[in-house]
Amino acid sequence: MKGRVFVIGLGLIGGSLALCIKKEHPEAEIIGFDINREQARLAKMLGVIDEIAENIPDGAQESDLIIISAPVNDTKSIIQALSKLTLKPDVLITDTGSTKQKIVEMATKLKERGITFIGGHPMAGSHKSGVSAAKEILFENAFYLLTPEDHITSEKIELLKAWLIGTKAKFLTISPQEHDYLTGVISHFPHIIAASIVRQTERLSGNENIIPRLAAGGFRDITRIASSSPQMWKDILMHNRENLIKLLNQWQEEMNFVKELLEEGNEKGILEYFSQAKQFRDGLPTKEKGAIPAFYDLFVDIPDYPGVVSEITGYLAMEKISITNIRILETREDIHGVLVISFQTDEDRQRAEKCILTYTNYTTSIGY
Ligand SMILES: NC(=O)C1=CN([C@@H]2O[C@H](COP(=O)(O)OP(=O)(O)OC[C@H]3O[C@@H](n4cnc5c(N)ncnc54)[C@H](O)[C@@H]3O)[C@@H](O)[C@H]2O)C=CC1
Ligand SMILES: O=C(O)C(=O)Cc1ccc(O)cc1
Repeated sequence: MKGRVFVIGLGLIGGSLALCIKKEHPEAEIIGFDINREQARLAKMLGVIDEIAENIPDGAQESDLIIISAPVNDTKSIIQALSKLTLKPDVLITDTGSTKQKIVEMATKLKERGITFIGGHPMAGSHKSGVSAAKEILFENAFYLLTPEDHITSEKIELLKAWLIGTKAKFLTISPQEHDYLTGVISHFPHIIAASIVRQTERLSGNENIIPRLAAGGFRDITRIASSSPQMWKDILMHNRENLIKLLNQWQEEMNFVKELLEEGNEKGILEYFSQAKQFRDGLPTKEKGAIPAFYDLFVDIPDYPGVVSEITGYLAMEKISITNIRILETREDIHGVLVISFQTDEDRQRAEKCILTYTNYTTSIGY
């Protein structure tokens, strides 16, 4: 497709979308704006955008597609600013914010001017921020939620999907209300819990300074999302307060239930509690990408001698398989250790397993 695309907010998500659009529509011209001029300069330098706009009016005026990819509170102000400009009459405006109700409400200002706004939320990302973390395959296989209001025609929705087809995401249309409830349950609420576990552990580390060292492995994994941008998550929580307050009340009941089981010494109840959780979790889809991205881990039993890690990464590099993370599990004082290599996709993990089995005698397994 040809046309002028204007991306406002050149961070992880805006940058990744710009890359997807450029790949699929090489003739499109991609203009970018970021209040942080360094980010904009970096985006241009990395080839994520073709040109930098001086300000929002300059970038927006002649654009066919405008993507707002700023924190949700800024997104509201940007919509307000756009509603005061003279734009192309058939311009399509969308956003990528993690919440939708307040943003879509603000977009009535665009509707009043006859401008099409379709709320969007690509449900994939990372705890990293900034354009340097942007990548074209970020949204592959992920859900991409769209929240068009009733007056938006299906032609406009299809046009937006056509622009975004390079994401290789699965589009799903829901209402802004449903959106905020669902993402509250599976994304926003888990963020609060992850942060709370980290805070409690930090507090307790004051008396026991061995705690941070012991927390290096599994603890780090289950609390990874607590390393996300505090600014971004502050805004998300403020936008989804009502749903989150209800979820926190339910969680407190859940914790009271566990506390009672412990107070009663109810072995059967505790077993049942974990069994039920295991059954539900084991049944979750493994091939789909959820809101909190999974990492595809491969476990490799390695002998404990110098150079073994570079040997393995060397084979993977030879086969052009990219890895997202690598670490050694601290095991017993054994002659063997376990190397955990994380990949972006299940396909990469399968290729890596084949590669390691071809070049080495090490045993591999896939974690759950
Ligand atoms: N990080 C993630 O994993 C995901 C984030 N989102 C949502 O996408 C949006 C963008 O998030 P990220 O790209 O992760 O954040 P980011 O922090 O990587 O990038 C946001 C960019 O917006 C810029 N910005 C802030 N206010 C601005 C304004 N008024 N005008 C122009 N630029 C402005 C910032 O300088 C920054 O470069 C947020 O609304 C977030 O909730 C959606 C899905 C996943
Ligand atoms: O880093 C993580 O694990 C995330 O939780 C990514 C994420 C962040 C915000 C979203 O709205 C959707 C996905």
